[in-house]
Amino acid sequence: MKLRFLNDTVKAKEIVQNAILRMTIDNVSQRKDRELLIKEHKRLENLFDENKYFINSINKQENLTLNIQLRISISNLQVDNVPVERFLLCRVISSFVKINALLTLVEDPEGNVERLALYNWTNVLKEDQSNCKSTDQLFLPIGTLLVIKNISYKVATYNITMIRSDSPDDVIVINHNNKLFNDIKWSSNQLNEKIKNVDEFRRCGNYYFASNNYIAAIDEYSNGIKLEPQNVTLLVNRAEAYLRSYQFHNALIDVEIALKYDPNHLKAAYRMGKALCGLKHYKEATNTLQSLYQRIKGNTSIEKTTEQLMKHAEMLTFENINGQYDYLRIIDEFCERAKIKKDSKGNINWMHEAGPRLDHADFLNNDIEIGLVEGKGRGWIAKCDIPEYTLLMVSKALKVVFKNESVTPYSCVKELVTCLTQQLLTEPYYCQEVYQLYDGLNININEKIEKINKNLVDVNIIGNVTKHNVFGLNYEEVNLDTPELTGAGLWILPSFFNHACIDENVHHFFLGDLVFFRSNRPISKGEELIINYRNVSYSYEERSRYLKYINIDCQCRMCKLERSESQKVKLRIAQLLNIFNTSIEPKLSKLRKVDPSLIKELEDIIAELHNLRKEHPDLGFNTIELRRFLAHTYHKNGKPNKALSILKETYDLYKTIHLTRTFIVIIDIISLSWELKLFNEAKKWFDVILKVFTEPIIGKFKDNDPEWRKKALRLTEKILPAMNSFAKILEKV
Ligand SMILES: C[S@@+](CC[C@H](N)C(=O)[O-])C[C@H]1O[C@@H](n2cnc3c(N)ncnc32)[C@H](O)[C@@H]1O
Repeated sequence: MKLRFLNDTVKAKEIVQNAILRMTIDNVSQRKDRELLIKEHKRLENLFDENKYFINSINKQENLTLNIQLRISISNLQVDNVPVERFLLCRVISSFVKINALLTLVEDPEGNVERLALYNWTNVLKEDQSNCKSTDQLFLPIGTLLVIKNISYKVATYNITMIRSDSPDDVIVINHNNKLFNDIKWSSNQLNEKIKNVDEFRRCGNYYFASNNYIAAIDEYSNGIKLEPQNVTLLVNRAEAYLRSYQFHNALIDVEIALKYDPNHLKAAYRMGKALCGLKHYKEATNTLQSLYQRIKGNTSIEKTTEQLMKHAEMLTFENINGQYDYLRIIDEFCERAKIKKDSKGNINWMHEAGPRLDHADFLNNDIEIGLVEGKGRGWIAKCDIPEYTLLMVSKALKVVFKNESVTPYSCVKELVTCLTQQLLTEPYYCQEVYQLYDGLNININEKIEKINKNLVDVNIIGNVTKHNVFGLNYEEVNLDTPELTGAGLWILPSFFNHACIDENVHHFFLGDLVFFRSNRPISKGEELIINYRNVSYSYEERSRYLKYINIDCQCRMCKLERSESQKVKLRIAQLLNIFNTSIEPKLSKLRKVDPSLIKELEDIIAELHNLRKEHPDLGFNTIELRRFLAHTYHKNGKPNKALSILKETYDLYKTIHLTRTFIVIIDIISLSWELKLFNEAKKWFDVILKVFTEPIIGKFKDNDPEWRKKALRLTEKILPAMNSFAKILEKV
């Protein structure tokens, strides 16, 4: 099955395979731990593709001749290098699992162990082929000797290496009575598998934990816990390894069990607090940590860290209940965490392990609720009148992928689907949250509930949920010009905002993996809350191509108008804009003195464009640029006051559209007022733009707040320092 993300087509099975492999150990350079790999591989068996497959062909060359000198060992394989004429002799050591490829583990005579992926071996079994060998029969059983030619050694996903063969012709099954390899000694034959006890599992777990290999650590602790389910130390250790891998629910389960056996276990209570914070159960986290803090007061070794975590949980609870955030601090945290470094190979990595993912709470304003909206499914609705710039919602992403974290820079969405699949595989707890979102699949809700009950991870649903609900990351407000910060993410409650190209009443902005939503004008009771998925700075064609792809036939004022315009009108608009772009604009930008005849030309074009949409004067914002240039032309021809009044008129006409282009008009007004020494005017308009930039972030200033400018400038200092330099100049006049 294939999933399509605009220009990218992705195989669902490849996603599942990558997600599953990421739950296994990454160890490109280390010699792999045979026992651990086998254990991991066993886990894959639960995720075996349920289809029946038949094997195309098995290559058994009875009279095989090979130059034994050309045999290569697993330890000599190099990633992305196909050793010419060499072959690998190996032995199957686990059963095959079919996901995307056929996956198994093999060992070489030296005892090295590696994953093997065989591609193009299978076809889905059709009824009339029931006689063929199928993968659910014992297929290439453990102990089968294989010779593999044209071996490619690949990093399948992240740091997971595997031997890969794309052609069944390159794999030869060696008959056991073939004498060719009689002299080869298999070192694993001498291996005497030692059975570990609980303490050894704990020590191995601690070893892996200390080397940040949390998956391996979890595996070791789990084996110990299987032997001794009441071992509190193992449970609490595993909980920490889960916390480090962001598996908060699994961590919570472990500490709950641990506390049942040992209610006074301090570390278990501390980790419970951490897990509850991660699960967004802020109040419970605070209660847990406050009571722990009371118990350990005076115990200097842990008092400080407990106090810190308790204060953090208290802050999260406060944010969550009151919707009050310290924006300046959060922006600082964001800037700090968004710093990058390059490794020795020039790869870009975050300075902080988690990148710009911020530890702040979600918030939901009680005055909004999800309801049904005609023709759009579910949507957010105002339960009462809501003033302008009210904080409606703050949400931390279930998952975000930044550009430098995806395998190829342009496949953030594919990477997001893989990460989500991995997350749901490790924490099925989140299935319900994800499966409730719109997926465009018309899957019967009962079917979905059944999948959720069985914790069945369905990549088709995940892929389609992502397609319809993904937010592209941009940081327009926080002016950090870092391309690494673009990306894609999935947020749960924000996914219920529907779209309109124009007249959106909700503004949103991102800080790391947090997204903030505020009303951008007063909203009446019962009104739907709307955001832009694509705004009108995109052409109608561009917008509708994307909207159609996610099942939206947009009925906003702009789309309706653009659809209703005749071909003749459309052509004329395009023609006029083209005349401006090709023959007027170049003259205006280059010359210091502008030919006055251009005034007439521009005025005629603006008048005609205006006339073509005269029933909708406020939707003619394709003239903003032309009006700015008209003002510029008047100015260059000695009529600055006329220029100023054109700019102000333009701003008034389009200020509700919230386009960057309208902000630029304000900047034009300020600089022209300044030039004309109309300093009070410049100051007045500076205040307008100061509010335009800051109120969508920190909320509306009270009309009589004497401190408002100071507060606004404190914010612009962080996000747009140029504003503050200009404010200083203005202060002096
Ligand atoms: C992110 S979801 C929004 C919530 C969704 N309505 C639901 O019921 O879960 C996006 C989907 O909502 C629907 N939608 C959003 N805006 C719409 C609009 N303006 N007109 C029609 N459908 C819309 C489309 O089906 C779209 O794929």
